[in-house]
Amino acid sequence: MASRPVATRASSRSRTNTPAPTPPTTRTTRTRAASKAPEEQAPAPARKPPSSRKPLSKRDNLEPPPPSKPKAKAPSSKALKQAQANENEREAIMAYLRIRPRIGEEPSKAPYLVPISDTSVRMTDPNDTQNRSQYRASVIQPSSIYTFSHVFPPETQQVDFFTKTTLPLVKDLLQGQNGLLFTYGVTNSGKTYTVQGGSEPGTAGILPRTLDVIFNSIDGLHGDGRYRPVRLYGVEPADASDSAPPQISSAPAVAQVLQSLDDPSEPNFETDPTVVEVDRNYEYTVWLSYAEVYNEKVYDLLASAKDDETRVDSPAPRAGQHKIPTLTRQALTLRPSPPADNPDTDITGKYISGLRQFRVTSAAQAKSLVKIGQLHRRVFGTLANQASSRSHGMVIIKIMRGHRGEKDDPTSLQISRLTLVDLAGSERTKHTHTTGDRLKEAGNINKSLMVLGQCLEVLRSNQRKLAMSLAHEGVGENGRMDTRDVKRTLAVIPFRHSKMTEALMDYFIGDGRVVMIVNINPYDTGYDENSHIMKFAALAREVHTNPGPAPVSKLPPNFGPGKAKGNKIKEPGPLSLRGSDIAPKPFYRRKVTISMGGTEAGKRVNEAIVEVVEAEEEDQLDDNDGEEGEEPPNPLVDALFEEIERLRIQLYDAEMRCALIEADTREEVMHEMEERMRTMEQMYSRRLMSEIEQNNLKTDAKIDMLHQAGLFSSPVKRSDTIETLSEAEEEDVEMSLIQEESDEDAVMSDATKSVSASPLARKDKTARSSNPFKNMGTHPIGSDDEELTEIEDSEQSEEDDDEDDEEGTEEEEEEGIEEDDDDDDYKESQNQSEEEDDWEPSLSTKKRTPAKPRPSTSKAAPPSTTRKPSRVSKLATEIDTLKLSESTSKKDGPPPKKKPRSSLDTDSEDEESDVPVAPKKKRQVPVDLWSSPTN
Ligand SMILES: Nc1ncnc2c1ncn2[C@@H]1O[C@H](COP(=O)(O)OP(=O)(O)OP(=O)(O)O)[C@@H](O)[C@H]1O
Repeated sequence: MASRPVATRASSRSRTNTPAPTPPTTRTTRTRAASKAPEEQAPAPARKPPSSRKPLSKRDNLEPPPPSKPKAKAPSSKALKQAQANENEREAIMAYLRIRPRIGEEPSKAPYLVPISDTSVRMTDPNDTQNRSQYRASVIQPSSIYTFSHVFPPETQQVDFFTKTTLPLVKDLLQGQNGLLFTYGVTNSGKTYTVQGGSEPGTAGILPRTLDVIFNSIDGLHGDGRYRPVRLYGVEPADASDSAPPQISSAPAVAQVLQSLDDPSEPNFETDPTVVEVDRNYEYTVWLSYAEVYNEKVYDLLASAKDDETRVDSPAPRAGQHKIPTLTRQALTLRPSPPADNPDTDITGKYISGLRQFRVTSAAQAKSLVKIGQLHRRVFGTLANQASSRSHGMVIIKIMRGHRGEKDDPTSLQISRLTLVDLAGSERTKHTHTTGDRLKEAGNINKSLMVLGQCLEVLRSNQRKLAMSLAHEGVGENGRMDTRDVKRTLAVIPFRHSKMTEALMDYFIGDGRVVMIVNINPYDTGYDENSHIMKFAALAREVHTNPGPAPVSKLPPNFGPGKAKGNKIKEPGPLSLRGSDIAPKPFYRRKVTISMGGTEAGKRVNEAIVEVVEAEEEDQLDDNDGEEGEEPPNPLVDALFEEIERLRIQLYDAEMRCALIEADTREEVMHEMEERMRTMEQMYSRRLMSEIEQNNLKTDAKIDMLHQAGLFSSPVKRSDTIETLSEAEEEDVEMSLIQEESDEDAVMSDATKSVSASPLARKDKTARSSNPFKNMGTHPIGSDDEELTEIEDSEQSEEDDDEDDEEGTEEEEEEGIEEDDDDDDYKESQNQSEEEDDWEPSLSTKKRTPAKPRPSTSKAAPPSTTRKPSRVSKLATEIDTLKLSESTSKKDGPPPKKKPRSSLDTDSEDEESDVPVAPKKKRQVPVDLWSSPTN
């Protein structure tokens, strides 16, 4: 086993303790006064002056620092130094992060949290797809970095984790200081594994290791157990019941199930050999308690289970049915620690009244008790098998030490406490669809965790206020700032709002170190929950506690066995349950299925059903309870508290509902957006396909026309029209046609949605490519779509002129034919247009010019560069001529039905309408692919 001793046993005879090394302080605030809530604590935060008799423990530097004198006009720098000195005594809560490894059959997706250094991690939202981040960017950061005191990666061994996080607390405990360690995380993140450990060798958790180290270290230094610790700081004479182990349920059904846990093959008591240095001038006794907070009630897990089959209110079994065993337990009360127990301070925490504590003399004995406590958690259904813990488990280890030289002096006894808390997993009601009792449990778990967060929040804010007031002491209105004024304005710390925080409050406002362990399963779906936990940890790191020594007990003068101040002390023996003959307290009844075994192959699953009856806590103790200093109950205050409680629960419910609704709404919006995006995508792809199809149809039609014109299929006709066309030239023609088609496709896919171009009418195409919007109206999106578009007559006429111009130029160039009359008309109109002041060339004209310089009317255009296109144009012209003659000859006959209108038609029409008109005169025409625009 990989464990290493931290220190060897010291045999020092020195009477002074070596204080534990103080970890570095990251933040500073005022001492204990800072954590004192106005409501929860008395106004004066400083310790009271020490009693006349100096206890032995004063040698351990227990003497509190002398109270600082009030200064009338302290210089701010001095005050600041003083404040800093006080602040240095305080220590920020340590927050450690432990990342759980991926286990077995869990999906092997990438973790959403990765360590980026020893102290920081990056968390990235696994659901944050590209789209989602666009919608959520302003709401939730897709990636965040969180900082901790230390980050433990998944491969961390239990022993290393214990050494770094818990061992300092164990050292403190043995040196007379209090400590609290709690694990926090969502369900299944590894909290119980961290505290209790696994079943494999070397996987013992921090609790069994703590017990090992304690007993290793005090070996040979055990006290005689004459006294026992009570409440938080009190001492009483012990009795025999302190060592009698609790009984687990004797109900046969339950016993049968539970016996499967007593598997001798299990490495139950694997031991950690670590030893820490302790003051060997002292004798030590170790006391152990185990409580749980379930459904906002505190129960003792080490109380002997009471099988209460005789309850009159138990339902009688039906014929043929076994009687379901009934187990009864009673909730315990939290009470303020009486000031008499610790007169040196006004800071009073609360203790669990009636919680049993057992004196343990060995680690094995202590572990057995812990095991019984675990069994009871199962029996009472709060630690369901294969599921999550439904309760907060608290193991309280008390060390009572007394100096050897003053063995018989109970006033020399010092009690220090270490509480290890395995918090229930923060529940995801939305994900787990919890209902009924489970929902109530989840609500209570979340409530106590929420209250813990609120307490830390208020503590932080109070501490900041006090630190500010100390830093600025002496610069108030009257020349001085009284911190007492500031204290009056401090917010109430809401410890009372949850049993869990109430039970732990003295660690936050009193003395002791606090360590928080955040467990996280980075493969879990609970990203949002985990980010809340990360923020919680960041908050905890800004709260400070005072790691001072625990107080020495102050016993009343007439202290004696079983007596305190003449009153009988309540025996903390086994929990006395009220029988059915006594007026029953309100109670809750529920059925619990205990299930054991079956996790490994071949292991039989044992199950038993028990009925659990949970009685309300007792309202008040007997008169002889010995509770000194507690205020008599005030009905009005109680009623107010009840009202506050009721309102708080309502608020909590409302917040829960809001959170659920918000989450649902977010999800709905997300889905709707996704759906819309998908629909748009489909619509666009449909349009694109339809355009491509139309283009193909048009191209086919054009090729058909060429065939019909005899350019490809009829060599005779071709020879008639173009006698000298060689094969290579024919290929050229085809290539240029294909080229033009592909150009046209490109134009089409470029959202110009223009389809009414003839591949032969190059000029038309050029005009279109120059001004793609001009032909938008001819887009054939469905034959039904007839759109209105604006056509500039000037452009139209200019195009017509262009055509004539080009044709004329080409013909002139190739065949030496003179320019026709149209060109003259064009020139005239061109000249006329240029003379007009307000004339502006149309976009198409402007753009076309650089693409293909117009030959204007020049007869000296360069022939070589336009040779091939000129041939094509020539062919087009010939086809035009042919078509015109054909249409003239068939003028009286019915028009061809199927043949689509081509640019040839357009050209011929353009030729007819080729009359220059005034530019900028616009008109709206219905544009249809198959109809020509009306003039
Ligand atoms: N560091 C680890 N290495 C190996 N296995 C682990 C580790 N941490 C947790 N596991 C395993 O993960 C599972 C869940 O752990 P565990 O029961 O401790 O979660 P939990 O946070 O206590 O859950 P809940 O709050 O529901 O009780 C257990 O099977 C445990 O053995």
